[in-house]
Amino acid sequence: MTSPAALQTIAVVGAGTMGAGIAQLCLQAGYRTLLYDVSQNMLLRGQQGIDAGLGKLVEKGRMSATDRDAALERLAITHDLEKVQADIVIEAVVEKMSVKHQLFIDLAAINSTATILASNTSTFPITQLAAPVPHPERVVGMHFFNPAPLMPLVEIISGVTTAPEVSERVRQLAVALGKKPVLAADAPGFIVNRVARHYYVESLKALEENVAPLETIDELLESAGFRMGPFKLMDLIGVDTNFAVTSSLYEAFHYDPKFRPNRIQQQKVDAGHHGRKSGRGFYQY
Ligand SMILES: NC(=O)c1ccc[n+]([C@@H]2O[C@H](COP(=O)([O-])OP(=O)(O)OC[C@H]3O[C@@H](n4cnc5c(N)ncnc54)[C@H](O)[C@@H]3O)[C@@H](O)[C@H]2O)c1
Repeated sequence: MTSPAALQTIAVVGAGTMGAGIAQLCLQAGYRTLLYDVSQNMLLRGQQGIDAGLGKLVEKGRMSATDRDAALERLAITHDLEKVQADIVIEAVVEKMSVKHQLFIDLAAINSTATILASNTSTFPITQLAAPVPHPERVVGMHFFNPAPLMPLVEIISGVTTAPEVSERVRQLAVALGKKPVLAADAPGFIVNRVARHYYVESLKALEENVAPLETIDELLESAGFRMGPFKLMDLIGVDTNFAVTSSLYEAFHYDPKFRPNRIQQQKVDAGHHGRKSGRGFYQY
């Protein structure tokens, strides 16, 4: 392994809600960043999102136009997985274990054994994720929060096989990105998603039982001090992603009913009402 200072190139795999935000953050911090997605459309949307995100910083006077242009010059996008070679790959694709496994196996074949493979998974134990990957000691959890350029916390998760120097390098990278890293145990959902799950699950149950309309539930929780009500937050996260996370935790906790996914949310996913990213979720955008 090279020293942390030698971490120079970052590849972000998955250009959706999280991948585009993470790539923006890396660019802002001065890293050469390669963004990859299987979908050409998502790749272009991701690039536009980064452009818009940096543009907002310029508008607000938080970044100069020159620095924005330099950041955009450090960005490369690709639709060709063979080109995804970097010192660290941060994976932010759909929350499906089989997809993440295949991707890491493919990335391991393309990259050197020193390349760190970090996952932004919300729920999957890193030990399970690393198991079929050649050189599993370089697989680590690096869990950002949405929106990635703004939220300060990053959970760093070591699996049983993760080398301590790998998690340390990732912790140092999080600091270099201006984040507050927190080391979390390799348990399903780590810390935040495990605890926060009930914010969504219980609110959906209240909606299902006609306790109150969703707008009222949101308003009440916001007036109680939460920055966003649960339904607005699910729309921001992605209703599909939030549903996948709940389903994964339900399974991981051996079908404990307190994590049971809700039919109302399932229907939203089936209808393609995935939240802000699709123009409609619990609210219309
Ligand atoms: N949305 C959130 O608030 C949030 C927060 C923290 C972590 N996460 C986690 O981040 C990951 C991504 O979530 P998201 O909300 O950005 O999802 P998203 O649906 O917005 O984007 C997922 C992207 O992955 C791409 N993709 C799918 N399969 C791929 C493959 N094999 N190779 C390359 N790209 C592929 C899709 O085309 C899509 O662009 C998930 O693991 C999720 O649990 C999400």
